Amino acid sequence: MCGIIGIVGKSSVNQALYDGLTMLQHRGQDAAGIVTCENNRFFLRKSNGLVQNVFHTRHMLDLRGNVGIGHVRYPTAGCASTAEAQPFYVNTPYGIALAHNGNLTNADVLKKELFHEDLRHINTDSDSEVLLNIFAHELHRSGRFALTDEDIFAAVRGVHRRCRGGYAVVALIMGYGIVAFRDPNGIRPLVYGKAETEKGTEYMVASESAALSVLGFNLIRDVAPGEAVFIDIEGHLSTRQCADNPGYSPCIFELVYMARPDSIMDGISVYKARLRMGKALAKKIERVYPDHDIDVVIPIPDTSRTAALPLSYHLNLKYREGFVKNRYIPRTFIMPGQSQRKKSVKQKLNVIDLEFKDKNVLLVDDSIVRGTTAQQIIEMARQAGARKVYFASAAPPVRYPNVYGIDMPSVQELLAHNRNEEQIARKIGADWVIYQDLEDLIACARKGNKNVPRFDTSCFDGDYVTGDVNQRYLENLERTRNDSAKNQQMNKESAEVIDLHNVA
Ligand SMILES: O=P(O)(O)OC[C@H]1O[C@H](OP(=O)(O)OP(=O)(O)O)[C@H](O)[C@@H]1O
Ligand SMILES: NC(=O)CC[C@H](N)C(=O)O
Ligand SMILES: [Mg+2]
Repeated sequence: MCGIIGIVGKSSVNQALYDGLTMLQHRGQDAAGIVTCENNRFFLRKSNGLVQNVFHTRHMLDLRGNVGIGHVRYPTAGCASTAEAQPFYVNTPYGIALAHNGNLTNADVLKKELFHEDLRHINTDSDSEVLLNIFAHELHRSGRFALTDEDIFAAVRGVHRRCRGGYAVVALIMGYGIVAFRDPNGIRPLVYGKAETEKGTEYMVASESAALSVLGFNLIRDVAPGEAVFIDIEGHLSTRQCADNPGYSPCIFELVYMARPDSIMDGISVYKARLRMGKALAKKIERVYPDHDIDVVIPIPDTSRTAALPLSYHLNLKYREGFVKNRYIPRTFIMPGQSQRKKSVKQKLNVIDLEFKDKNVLLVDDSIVRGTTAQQIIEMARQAGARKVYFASAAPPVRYPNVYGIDMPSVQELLAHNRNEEQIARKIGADWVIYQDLEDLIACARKGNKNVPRFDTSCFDGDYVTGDVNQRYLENLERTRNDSAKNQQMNKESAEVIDLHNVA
């Protein structure tokens, strides 16, 4: 998952983009980048690392202008080289910089098409560079020196016709403004808002509404699936539906884990959805284990805390913070390699022994994906003297790869693949394990907005909303993006950035 942001302001936007990216840091920790423009020049700074490490004062001073876009990256395609950090840039037509959250499922085909038919060279393995060049090519079709809003919307229409998968995009077109759009199924999130200043109205687009509110922007609404929003450099906004048959199936994993609880996504409060997940899971525990002997409910920080509290309340059990999180260690699941993920769980979470000693504890997490966290946490709970350790997941078992922007490409790495609950419990060392039912999870999400007809639940049920994901695609993904393939790639990748001048 990545985070994207774009601002058309009335004064310098560098600091606001930086602050907005820190609000989206939980969506991508591997790389960060900002592009601004002023006087027909782009200014770019991007590199690997957290936002606070990528941008120093000298970079900030160089990021000049009232218009800009930004990105935090968590790779789902290509490699982790700085060459694939975003935004990406092409010089023709007009000069375009683009940032993308999501994953294209037909990137390989498009890359060939771009080379053979559109005569465009793609220099990395990133699907986002492909997306940028598709957009650029479609924009080029207008063949006009002076672009109109309609030309921009026509280019987005062209992107929808050619691209498959999940994508929320923000692009800066030199001399014109910012266009932001969302894939025709609305898999990846995107919102926009405005702020009134003494100098006039400023607009902002971002992956999550929390970034807007912190910067003083008021949320206007979500960008609709297939829709594009264009804000010209003067600050005029126009919107257009650019997909022929838009659907509406936002990714349910955003509500489970990815998004901040203080964000509103597709009209759904992430926080309230998680509270409902906790209550629904408590009801399932009552049904399945009416005579349980749980003494205390303990969340696994951070994300599960919102669900664990109503869960304990509903079961009339004590809620205790048995793990203390080191706030300086970032999220584990979105780290690049298994050894790093494994090491980080121990560094990140430490036990308060007295909450475990001689107790039957129910540990609650928002989800179990590879089982890295569960396995180690259960071991720690036992070492701290727990008598029995039960484990509850506020999401159903993750049994299928995600292909739309969350990096879980290898089915073999998923704990629940080919295992039932008993086998999972044995594998992670729990006395029993319980998962949320998928229909309950969907009900928890839908309660927030009845107008969302369907959610992308592919990692739980293998039903891919874009309809183009077949066994061959998944096998190829497994081969190219399992952990050891990624490790090999990391060892040989070069850090060269071949695009416009990057502020060093
Ligand atoms: O089964 P796994 O492969 O370990 O993945 C699932 C775990 O990873 C995430 O936590 P993470 O540490 O990334 O973030 P958090 O602090 O927001 O909970 C998630 O909340 C689970 O705890
Ligand atoms: N997680 C994401 O949204 C990743 C965006 C893009 N596919 C990349 O790998 O850079
Ligand atoms: Mg967690």
